[in-house]
Amino acid sequence: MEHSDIADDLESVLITEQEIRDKIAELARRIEADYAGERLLLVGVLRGAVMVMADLARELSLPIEMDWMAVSSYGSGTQSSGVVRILKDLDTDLHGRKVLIVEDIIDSGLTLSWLRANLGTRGADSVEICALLRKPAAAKLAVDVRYVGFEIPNAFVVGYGLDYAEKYRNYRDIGILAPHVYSSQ
Ligand SMILES: O=P(O)(O)OC[C@H]1O[C@H](OP(=O)(O)OP(=O)(O)O)[C@H](O)[C@@H]1O
Ligand SMILES: Nc1nc2[nH]cnc2c(=O)[nH]1
Ligand SMILES: [Mg+2]
Repeated sequence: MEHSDIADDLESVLITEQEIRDKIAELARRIEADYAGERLLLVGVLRGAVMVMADLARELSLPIEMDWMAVSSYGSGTQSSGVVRILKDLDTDLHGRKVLIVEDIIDSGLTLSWLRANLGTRGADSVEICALLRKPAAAKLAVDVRYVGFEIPNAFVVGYGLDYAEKYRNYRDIGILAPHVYSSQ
């Protein structure tokens, strides 16, 4: 698929590739300052966080390790089902580790509050969260998110890892999906 085809399915671009790059660099400087001298474990949440994880990891000048979890709370729709399932667990023992969960987006906050609680029982030294995007509903939650890239409005966004029915993850900007895409499904 050509990029122009993806762009036809967007109502508008919300965050450009360049803005994402600048924000990841800004987050990386904060993380480097906070974890200087530490052996950080980045935990990426498949599949949405793949792009953030790849770019953040390469931007960090710290010695990091990477592991992955796959959890699912959405299926192929745009509404949270309210049920979080582990589809793939970590391979790393968390005892004594400084863990940073890396996410693309916090919407209801359900995925991350569940994940933070789950990882919190595994003996880690600390479990913090870095999310590129956060929607208003989650900003009100008690989940303490140390690193947030952008506060965004309550719209369904795609691109830079974020999908709609598995499409648009490879779009370089982050955009709001056009209504005709939903109605044609
Ligand atoms: O704050 P919440 O309301 O829980 O929503 C956020 C989660 O939803 C999306 O993942 P999804 O479960 O759709 O799977 P994916 O990462 O494979 O796209 C997104 O990547 C976050 O992980
Ligand atoms: N692609 C995508 N996935 C989500 N999961 C929760 N919110 C969103 C969103 O706005 N876009
Ligand atoms: Mg996800």
